[in-house]
Amino acid sequence: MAAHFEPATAAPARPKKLYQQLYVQVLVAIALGIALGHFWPETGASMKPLGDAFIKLVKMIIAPVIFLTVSTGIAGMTDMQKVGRVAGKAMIYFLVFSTLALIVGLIVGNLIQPGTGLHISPASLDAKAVQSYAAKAHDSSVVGFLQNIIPDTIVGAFASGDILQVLFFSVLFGLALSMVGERGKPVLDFLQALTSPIFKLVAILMKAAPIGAFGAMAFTIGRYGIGSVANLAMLILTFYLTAAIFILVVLGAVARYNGFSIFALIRYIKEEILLVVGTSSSEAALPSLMEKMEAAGCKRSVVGLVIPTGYSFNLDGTNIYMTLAALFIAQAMDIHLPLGDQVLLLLVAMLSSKGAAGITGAGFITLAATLSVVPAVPVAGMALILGIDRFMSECRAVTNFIGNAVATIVVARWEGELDQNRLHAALSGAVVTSEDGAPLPLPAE
Ligand SMILES: O=C(O)C[C@H](O)C(=O)O
Repeated sequence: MAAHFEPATAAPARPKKLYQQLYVQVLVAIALGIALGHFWPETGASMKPLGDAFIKLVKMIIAPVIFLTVSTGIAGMTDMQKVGRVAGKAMIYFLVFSTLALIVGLIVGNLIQPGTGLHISPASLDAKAVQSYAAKAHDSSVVGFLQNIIPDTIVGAFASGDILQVLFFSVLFGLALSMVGERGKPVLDFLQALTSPIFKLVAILMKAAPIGAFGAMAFTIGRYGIGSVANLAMLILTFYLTAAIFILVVLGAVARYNGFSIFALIRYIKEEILLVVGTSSSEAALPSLMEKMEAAGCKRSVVGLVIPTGYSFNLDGTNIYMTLAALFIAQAMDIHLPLGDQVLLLLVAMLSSKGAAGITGAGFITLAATLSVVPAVPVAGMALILGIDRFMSECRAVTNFIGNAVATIVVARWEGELDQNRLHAALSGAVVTSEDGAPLPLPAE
């Protein structure tokens, strides 16, 4: 499958009508889901299986996509030290920006004080409601997290679909494949050939995205109601605004510095962003993001290393949320948090956020993990924000998602593995296609 790309001036092949565009379909599906959930809450809530089924479809394909992308990407590299360099640079980027996100949450929480004046007494909180989250949180120690990256068995990694476990095996396999040289060529050819149908499958599955987004949205509104938003509007508003500013100003500046526009990037991945909004899960668009980043000129080896690790280590939305929500709980319960406690919160969150995931509600569990180590803010206070978590989850997921798209381009450029022409062609809407006209990534270089 020889890929080619058409210059920005070329007329797009087979232009789609508006209603045929996936992002329009997802947008309409989200609007219908909100309407159904609002006017017929019970019927809306019963749509949950549609959202769940779509997420399962995507999860089904995540492990093969990561394995094929990473193993063929690494096996095709001639400079093996590059693997370590890409991983190292990605980790530096993740550390800087996820810490920045935590600090932004702290600053905004102190400036706006969204919880001040609520005067919630601990006795009025239903501590039991958050017990199960706190229990899950206790399981996630740092050592346990690191050890869990090594799968018990290869099959187990694929069976559980654990992103880091699959990534771990894929990196090792890719390295081994490149070390055996010519003898490994038939395997490499086979894996490269397998990439086409797997990405084709991703494209087919994405056609069901409107159904998934509709079901998940109808459930969210039907179960939690738009009314539940009103009580905690200040926190929701503050979080959404902060996340928007983080994306447009902080990530926007990073993008600009690296020669592309954040708006153009957002336009390029708009279908995926809407899907993430609809399903409240950044993982729902992970395979598609990998495909699009490669089509936008980031080398496969970089895409394969940065995106899966970013889904565990670079969760900007989750990080902003954690410090902001912790401050909100303290303020609402009239607990004064001196600077020392806030610094402790930051340090603990820096570690605990690394175990978060791209599935809905993951940020809430991570917050429980953080607060269970920071004595000043009671975990029971999370009962206050449990009811609106689904709405926070959407914003966490979108911010995480865009953060990882930016990270991939930046690390690729940093490592000299970015085709700038291709990036600009893709971001300006020119078609990057395979010969059959389908939008597909370039084959492994
Ligand atoms: O999907 C994500 O990236 C985050 C998740 O939705 C969450 O609720 O924390």
